[in-house]
Amino acid sequence: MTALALGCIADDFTGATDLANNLVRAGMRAVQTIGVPEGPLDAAADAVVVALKSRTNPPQEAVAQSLQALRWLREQGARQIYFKYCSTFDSTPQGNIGPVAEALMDALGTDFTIATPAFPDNGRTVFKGHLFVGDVLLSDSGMRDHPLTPMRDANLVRVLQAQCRRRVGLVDHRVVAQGPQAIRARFDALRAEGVGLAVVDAVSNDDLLRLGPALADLPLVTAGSGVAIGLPANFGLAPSPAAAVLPPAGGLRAIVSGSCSVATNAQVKAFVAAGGAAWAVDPLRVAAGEDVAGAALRWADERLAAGPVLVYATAEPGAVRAVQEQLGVAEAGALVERTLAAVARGLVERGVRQLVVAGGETSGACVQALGIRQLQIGAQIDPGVPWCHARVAGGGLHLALKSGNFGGSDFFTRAFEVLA
Ligand SMILES: Nc1ncnc2c1ncn2[C@@H]1O[C@H](COP(=O)(O)OP(=O)(O)OP(=O)(O)O)[C@@H](O)[C@H]1O
Ligand SMILES: O=C(O)[C@@H](O)C(=O)CO
Repeated sequence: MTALALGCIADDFTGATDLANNLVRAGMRAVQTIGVPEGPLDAAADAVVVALKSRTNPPQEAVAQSLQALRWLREQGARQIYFKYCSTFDSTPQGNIGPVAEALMDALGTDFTIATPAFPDNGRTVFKGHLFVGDVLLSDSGMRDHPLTPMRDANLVRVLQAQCRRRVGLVDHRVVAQGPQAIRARFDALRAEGVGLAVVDAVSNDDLLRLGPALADLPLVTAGSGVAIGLPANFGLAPSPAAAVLPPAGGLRAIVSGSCSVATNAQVKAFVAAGGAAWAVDPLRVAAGEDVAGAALRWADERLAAGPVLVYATAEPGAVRAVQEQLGVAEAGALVERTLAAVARGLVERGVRQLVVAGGETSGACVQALGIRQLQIGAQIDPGVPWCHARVAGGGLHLALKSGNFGGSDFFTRAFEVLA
């Protein structure tokens, strides 16, 4: 393997793919690993993204996992480290973004880093330290009522400060607009004031491209996936279709969806409205002991040859609440994830070689059930979602792991057109 430019640690699976996608688009060959590999990587790459499942873990656990990933990335010769979290910052005052960032700073012996979840391509912007989701402040967005990480304050300086020992400061939009030199000067000024982490404003990709060169000398960058678009140039890499080349696609096509986000509900509806073959998983039948995965697979057997089939548990909030009230939130989630993972495995055994999975937790369950350890990242379908390629029993598998909130309403049909 050639020398690794960027070593990345992502706090969830779909977020890791999102980051790798932006790196590939900016010219880096990127590989995503599922967890920390045991040995060296067996593929050529400029960037590796180690996908953890640490987003909602207590700080001590997230720190331990992240440090283990850091050790492995340094053994691979990574020249810069990137800690990726969610573009909606999913991290309450008890969250682990601050503790993980500071533990990585300590391990890398650095006294300064940045923090910005900005991802303008998906409507996440940071202005005066405040995070916007589309047109509204984070605290007025759906994230206000997120079941695990309710975000009630959009002021990221305040949110991050509540998690950090070091002082948190701000590089505001007027400085970013002046370009890399001004940004570097502001870094120096903040450092001199004793600031260890700086939230950086960015409302456009141009802002992120101005920020990129100013980050060249930082051992550690902490951010959403957006900041990645400005980094490959620091390593002499330019956008090139060659970075996104995957083996040719073939085989049967399917979609497994466990996300209940607004975006995924719209995608399921659009697929069904366009005449797509779709099977709804009823969690209560699973809870009653029925072999729902087996029934879904028998249904799919009749239809797979004709085109992509969709097996989904995706439901509107009222229906999800009703199931959760009967089964409990965690039990309902785990039971649906197990069912969809069994369906994904069965579909691949039946010859599916192009598979879309919707939802972060659902993707984690499916990837684990398929025994996938490593993904090569290919072309983008929609912002934040690329096609990937993995080795599975019986050959290669093209896989798209879609974050709940990402993708246009025609995602489930267009994904396969992009691959063709
Ligand atoms: N009908 C349903 N009733 C109850 N729980 C469900 C139902 N359908 C899916 N779930 C559960 O809801 C959770 C959805 O989480 P998941 O991370 O997969 O999607 P998401 O939150 O939309 O995606 P992301 O994390 O990428 O934003 C999973 O645990 C899934 O098993
Ligand atoms: O940054 C994002 O919004 C996504 O990559 C993500 O992390 C979803 O879980």
